[in-house]
Amino acid sequence: MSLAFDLSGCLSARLGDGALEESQVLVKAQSLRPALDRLSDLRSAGEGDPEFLLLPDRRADLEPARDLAFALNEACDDVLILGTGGSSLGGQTLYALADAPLGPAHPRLHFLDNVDPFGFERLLDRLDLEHTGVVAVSKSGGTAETLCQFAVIVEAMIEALDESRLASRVAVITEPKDSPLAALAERWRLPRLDHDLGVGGRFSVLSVVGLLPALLAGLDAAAFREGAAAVLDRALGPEGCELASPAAGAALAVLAAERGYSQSVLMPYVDRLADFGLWYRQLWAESLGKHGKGTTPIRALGPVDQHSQLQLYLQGPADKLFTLIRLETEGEGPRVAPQIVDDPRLEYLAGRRMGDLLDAMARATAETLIRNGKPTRTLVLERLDEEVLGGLFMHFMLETILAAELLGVDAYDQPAVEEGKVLARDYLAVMQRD
Ligand SMILES: O=P(O)(O)OC[C@H]1O[C@H](O)[C@H](O)[C@@H](O)[C@@H]1O
Repeated sequence: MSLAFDLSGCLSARLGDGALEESQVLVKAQSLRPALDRLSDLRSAGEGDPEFLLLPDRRADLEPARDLAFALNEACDDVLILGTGGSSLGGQTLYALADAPLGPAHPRLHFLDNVDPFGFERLLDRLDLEHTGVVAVSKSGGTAETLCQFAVIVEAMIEALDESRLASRVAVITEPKDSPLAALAERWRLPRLDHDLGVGGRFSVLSVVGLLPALLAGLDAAAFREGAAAVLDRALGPEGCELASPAAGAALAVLAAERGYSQSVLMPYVDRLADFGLWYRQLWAESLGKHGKGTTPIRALGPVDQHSQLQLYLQGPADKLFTLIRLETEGEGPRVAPQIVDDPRLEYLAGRRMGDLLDAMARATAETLIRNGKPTRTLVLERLDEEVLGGLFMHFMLETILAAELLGVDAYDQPAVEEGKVLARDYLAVMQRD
């Protein structure tokens, strides 16, 4: 399995003089060879940081996750996944692959990654808590939103079930260290899966953080890792600096940023990749947005956003680098019956499949962007399954850490997010309590 990114739409061969030369991207990508070799040594050694690179070759950690998923599947029609940011976005993206609603074999998953009382209470009112499970996910074990959700749900579950049965419905994923969430789990002896200490939240999708929801949804957890391993093999191997590689993708993003392309638009023409765009947005923003550096990731979806954003993309500021992802959908999907569209103005739709229109739209938008001088790379997927999505995750995580290497920033911390949390606690401290 390899991901054939086509960068030609970002280079002078298609965009004309003044645009990036292929050789510039390749030379920059080649400058990452020492970093790739370092990562390859780490993987062979099977230990060290970044630990997320070791996940594709792991399997043992999936067994306790399988056991937990099995227990919750047996008892629950609905499972709430509490958590935010990196503790939620990966799971949401994986779940998009599941043929939801999944029927009796698998519970419906609800990802609660925000604290709006309106939506939260409305969902709670609809749930049968007797047949509802909860998984609270927090690497730090101290995120206010997740703890607030957890406290409210636990109280409701105790009322509905009885305290002694809490452990049969509620579990946590958090780091194996002392934290408020770990202490709560200890208090009710709740099942607990360890969040890998060396894996950052936004890099945790291939850990139990992402794969427990996948297992709950009946997806093949190992296949995600196999796809990621295949991408890793190629990215760290002799082809690691070729034009379709993560190293070249990182080089392109950094060279483009130096030329004023400060926004990075990811636009899948695949509804099941809509949440992937949100996952990418956190990954790219939080990993690179430091010391005044980094580019702004924008999540778009095609073709729907052609009807809201394309005007800006084509005739607004020339500051965007585009990545369009599509599946081969020609000849697929429901057919437009000619007798329904017998109006001569609709002749172009007669006998067409919905997938034909989607395919034409995706290709036309990419071509239009390139013809208008907008650097656009494309990726065509033959299929979208666990393996391919696993590969996509790994490609973009590698591209991100290699871009951080080129920019000279630390891809793994996010110090700036703490200030607002402290201020929020100050505001809470002076608020009236019930
Ligand atoms: O997993 P947690 O520790 O609860 O953190 C959840 C999220 O919140 C933090 O504020 C960071 O911005 C994210 O990188 C992180 O993924």
